[in-house]
Amino acid sequence: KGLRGKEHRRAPRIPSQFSQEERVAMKETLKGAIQIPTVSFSPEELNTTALAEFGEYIHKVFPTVFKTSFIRHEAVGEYSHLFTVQGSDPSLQPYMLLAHIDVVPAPDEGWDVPPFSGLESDGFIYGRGTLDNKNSLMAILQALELLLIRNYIPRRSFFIALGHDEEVSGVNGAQKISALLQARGIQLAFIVDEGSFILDGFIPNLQKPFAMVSVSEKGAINLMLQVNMTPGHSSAPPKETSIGILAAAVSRLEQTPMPNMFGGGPLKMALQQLANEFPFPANIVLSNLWLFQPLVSRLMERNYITNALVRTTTALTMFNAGVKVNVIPPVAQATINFRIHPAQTVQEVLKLAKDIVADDRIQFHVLNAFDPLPVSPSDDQALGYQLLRQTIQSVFPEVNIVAPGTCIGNTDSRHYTNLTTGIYRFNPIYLQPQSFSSIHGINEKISVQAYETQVKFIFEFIQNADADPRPVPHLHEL
Ligand SMILES: CCCCCCCC/C=C\CCCCCCCC(=O)N[C@@H](CCCCN)C(=O)O
Ligand SMILES: [Zn+2]
Ligand SMILES: [Zn+2]
Repeated sequence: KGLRGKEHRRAPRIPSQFSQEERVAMKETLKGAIQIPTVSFSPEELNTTALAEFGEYIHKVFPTVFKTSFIRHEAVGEYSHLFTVQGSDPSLQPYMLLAHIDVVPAPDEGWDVPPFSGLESDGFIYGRGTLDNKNSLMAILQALELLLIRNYIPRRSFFIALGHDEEVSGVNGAQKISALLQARGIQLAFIVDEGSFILDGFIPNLQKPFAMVSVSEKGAINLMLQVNMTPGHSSAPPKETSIGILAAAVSRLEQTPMPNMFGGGPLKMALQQLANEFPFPANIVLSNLWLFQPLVSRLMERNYITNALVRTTTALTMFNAGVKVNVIPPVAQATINFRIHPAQTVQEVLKLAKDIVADDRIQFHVLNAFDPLPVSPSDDQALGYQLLRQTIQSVFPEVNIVAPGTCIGNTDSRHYTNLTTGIYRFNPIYLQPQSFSSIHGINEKISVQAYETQVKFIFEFIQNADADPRPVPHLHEL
């Protein structure tokens, strides 16, 4: 399937083998990146000292990338970085690799080692950003550095875009890079960003890990609800206060899940592809979704991660009211973070939320919102998807299934829909539910071996993107 069965005229292939010295250097280089606390606290509060230091750090540790004549480096939005790697064959459409520099905050509490120590223990490197997303960033530059040292000259041009504010919006990083490339008239064959993994143990009864390449991404709404009431003395309270009215409203939202949308979006296709990996009778059930769709959609709701794949989720994330113990507060505010299923829109979710709240005293303020991202192609002709599949098969031969999925979080790639219709979110790393919880949580870590494999993956991916897929004549045509 896909690129298989086609002839590839390649530049001489460089084997993805690294010396012991290179392997030690690459893990130490990752540790150094983790030690720079590039934390985004809010769109207005980034650690700009650390972001500047990070720029100097990548200059220092990847000297060949910065001094190669066919690579142009630009700082964008002050702390983001754009690399333009000029390929030798201008007839090939360029692609782009994305990663981000910033990380979410990590207070020391609960961590086995300090989160910005980059300490190695039992074969793992610990720290904020080891999975999200300095692993990708460093692996991309590391793989390119190693290819350049081996005198590799890419045929297909590509870009590397490293955003500095992904965790808080991407407005000054990814959005500016996107505008810059658009102004230069660039159209990309595809983009690869973070957002999914080789998933291991997320689906009950599915013993074997499978690679999920996210071809879409959920939309989002940050909705602030506000109630204004007359303030007064707490010794003679009114029947209802702003706090009581708002608490009841947000509780109704929490207790009334958005509709189950199983069947819309890429999930159904993925489950059909996975059907034969399940033992009896799940294999029969998943092969006959025309009959068992209601059952499967209910089963998916049982677990909080798979539930996020079948519906728009409603998370109550902020609640503020009151200034003094004996004052009835005039204002109460709550913020709800909705993640929109690919089969719904911002307007549909807002209408549903208003119907659930059903209280005219509550004001709705949409802080920001965007629709789910378009579904990128995953057919045989989809170059980005097929290159990922091909590279997954060579680097992880034990992984039988590569399936399209939806990213439940948001990524910088959503700012690049003007440049391509092929946006793929995939990290070449095994992820178990426990490691999933460590992303934005505690004890985020990556094994040294997993990081080396990620470098190997990019090293091979860049070379695979340079292959020249030309259809070979079928035997009966000879
Ligand atoms: C049938 C298959 C079962 C699938 C199970 C899914 C497992 C989930 C796997 C991976 C999801 C990881 C998502 C990582 C990307 C998240 C990046 C992120 O944190 N983005 C932020 C951006 C915030 C932007 C400011 N508004 C976010 O989404 O909050
Ligand atoms: Zn991330
Ligand atoms: Zn993140």
